[in-house]
Amino acid sequence: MASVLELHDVSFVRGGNRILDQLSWTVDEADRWVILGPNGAGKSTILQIAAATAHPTSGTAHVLGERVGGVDVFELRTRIGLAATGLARQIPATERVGDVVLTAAYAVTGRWRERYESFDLERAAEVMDAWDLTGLSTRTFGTLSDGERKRVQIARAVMTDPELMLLDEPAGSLDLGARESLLQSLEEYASSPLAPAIIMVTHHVEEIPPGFTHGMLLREGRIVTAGPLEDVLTDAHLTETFGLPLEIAHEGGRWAARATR
Ligand SMILES: Nc1ncnc2c1ncn2[C@@H]1O[C@H](COP(=O)(O)OP(=O)(O)OP(=O)(O)O)[C@@H](O)[C@H]1O
Repeated sequence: MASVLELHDVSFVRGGNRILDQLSWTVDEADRWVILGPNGAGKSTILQIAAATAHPTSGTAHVLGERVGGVDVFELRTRIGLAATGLARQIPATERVGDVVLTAAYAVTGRWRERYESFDLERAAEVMDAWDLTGLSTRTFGTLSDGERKRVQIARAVMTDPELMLLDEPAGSLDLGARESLLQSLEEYASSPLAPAIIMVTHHVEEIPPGFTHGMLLREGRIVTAGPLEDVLTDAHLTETFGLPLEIAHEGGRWAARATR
């Protein structure tokens, strides 16, 4: 099986802080990973390296077979789908939802072409349908709820047909209904054999979609444990990662955690 991401002894230092500390990790093309850990553990920094938007201070990172720092990153980034809150801020509030998704095919925000290929229009319609956005296509991005914006960001990332999909807290700040509905869409997406490798960062085990295969627990820039989800998500591992006694339950494909009394 081909690996889409390979980190070898990766450290990342900023402002004198060792944010990632000698991390080694491999993601294969059929994997669906979730990264969990407390605030400040370094989760988003790992995604930035996987997205080739940050380079390790030491160690090596290969993404889709290319060494980060050693290739034309613009070409590499076109092969990676990234849905993160920071990127949503770059989307003009006045842009129509249909255009936000469509323009991903050209890696721009703000519609700038008068004519698109019919292939792109068809693909955009298909993606909007899969992510329940068809009814919102003429609305402007600025008028959407948080849940709708998250869907648009993911649809935009899916539109480019990436070889690696990176999701930074896709269910963060959503209400119960929006979260559950997004998790269903993510479950469906992740279950397709045509879907790319996925790495999702989240704060809550309740936000892990059924069908995700692997997990990494991160604390203070170091991997506590990483591997198949069932091996990783144990009371002892979560307790060590979050620094208080926790217990975890697994039912119907979903996870739930709480502090023990
Ligand atoms: N440029 C920087 N200079 C100094 N420290 C930084 C810099 N960028 C990030 N950090 C620190 O690195 C640590 C890891 O940040 P990161 O955003 O990767 O964590 P995270 O696990 O995603 O956190 P959260 O769950 O809060 O989003 C944090 O303590 C952050 O303050």
